Amino acid sequence: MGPYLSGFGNHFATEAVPGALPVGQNSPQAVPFGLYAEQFSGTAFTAPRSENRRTWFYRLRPSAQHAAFAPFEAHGWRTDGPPPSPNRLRWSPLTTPQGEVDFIDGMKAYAANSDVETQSGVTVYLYAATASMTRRAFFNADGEWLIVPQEGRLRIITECGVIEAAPLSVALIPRGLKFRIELPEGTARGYVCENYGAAFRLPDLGPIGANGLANPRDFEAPVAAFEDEDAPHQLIQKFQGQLWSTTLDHSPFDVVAWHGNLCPYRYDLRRFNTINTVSFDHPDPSIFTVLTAPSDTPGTANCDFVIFPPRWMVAEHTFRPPWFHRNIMSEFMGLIEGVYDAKAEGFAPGGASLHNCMNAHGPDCASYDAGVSADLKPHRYEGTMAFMFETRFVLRPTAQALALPGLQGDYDAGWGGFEKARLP
Ligand SMILES: O=C(O)Cc1cc(O)ccc1O
Ligand SMILES: [Fe+2]
Repeated sequence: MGPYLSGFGNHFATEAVPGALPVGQNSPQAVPFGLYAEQFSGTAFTAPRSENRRTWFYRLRPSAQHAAFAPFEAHGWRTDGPPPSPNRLRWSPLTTPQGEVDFIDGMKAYAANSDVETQSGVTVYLYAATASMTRRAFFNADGEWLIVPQEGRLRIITECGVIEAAPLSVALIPRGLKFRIELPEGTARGYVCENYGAAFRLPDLGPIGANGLANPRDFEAPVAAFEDEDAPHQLIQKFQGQLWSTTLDHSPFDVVAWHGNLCPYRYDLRRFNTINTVSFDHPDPSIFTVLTAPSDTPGTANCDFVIFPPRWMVAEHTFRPPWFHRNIMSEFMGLIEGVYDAKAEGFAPGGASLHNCMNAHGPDCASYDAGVSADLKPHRYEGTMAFMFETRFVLRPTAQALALPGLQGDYDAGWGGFEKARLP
């Protein structure tokens, strides 16, 4: 697939038909070819320029041309559950569903701290799907999506064009943008972080300097591409926690040209410029932040997306795996491939774990023993990609996630066998 437009947050201009994009103004009296101009805004009109995100679409029909939406039931999207649990939880991977299950039907909400009304918090889903969405489109009025594929490539048809994201890449879909997900490999599995707060962006780099971590040019936006299809299409939206559906008599992917800085991206996690210690101890995992969605409190994210990529371990006289910790931030982790260095067993690719605010966790006994007895020569930690959605708000596991057969009943036992320290 390609080509793509390069650079996070750039102001792009792209047209699928030469001459479709108005020149020098957004809303000419007559748009070329009779296309309809539509502004799509992701921030308040008056947001500071550095925050402001909006795109102008030029499309075959105005989006406004639709009938009323009616409630649409999808059990997997439900976020209700018992009072939040402080317990450490871990799940084995989802199994491939039976029959034809598309991305919408294959979503399962695992944990939420959502307050969609006040535009803060996140919901974390896992998905397992066996079918492409056909004549079905979706948009999320509640938040943006960060999609983390774990198995199976995704072909994401959006109003801005098409992006493909395979495992070890992620896709970022703005709040409100219409999209459809196809599965070129027939099945797919992965994770979604639905962010209700300010949009994900690259973190500040402070003393790291002008380069490093995820570099802006490695984010790829689609070029304009459209469908001219006059056939019924279901359009589903998520609005204030509920799904709603209507039927259009045409494909909603009818944007012939667009310009602006509000668009989807893909990012290849292998391009992450991993930075870590070359002396002793390891920095806090914030050094591995790919994207951050800030809250109103500086430095305290609504959600950080953090990865644990392949890297050289060189720290001297240091316990190299993640240390024990009790943090104010709550942590939802997933594993794309390989083994995570704090968990010798039980944390499988496609699995998930939840460590909530102030609850103790860290290396399991086997990883601890390996860490203290390791020969500290430089060692390349290979073939691994874990990640964390780290959020300032406690994540409530959903009733449906707590009922999954993959919930591991013995997770606490991984920390059960530590010997007491011996004083002289
Ligand atoms: O819990 C985890 O495994 C993630 C993590 C890793 C680390 O090295 C330090 C803190 C932290 O939360
Ligand atoms: Fe942690």
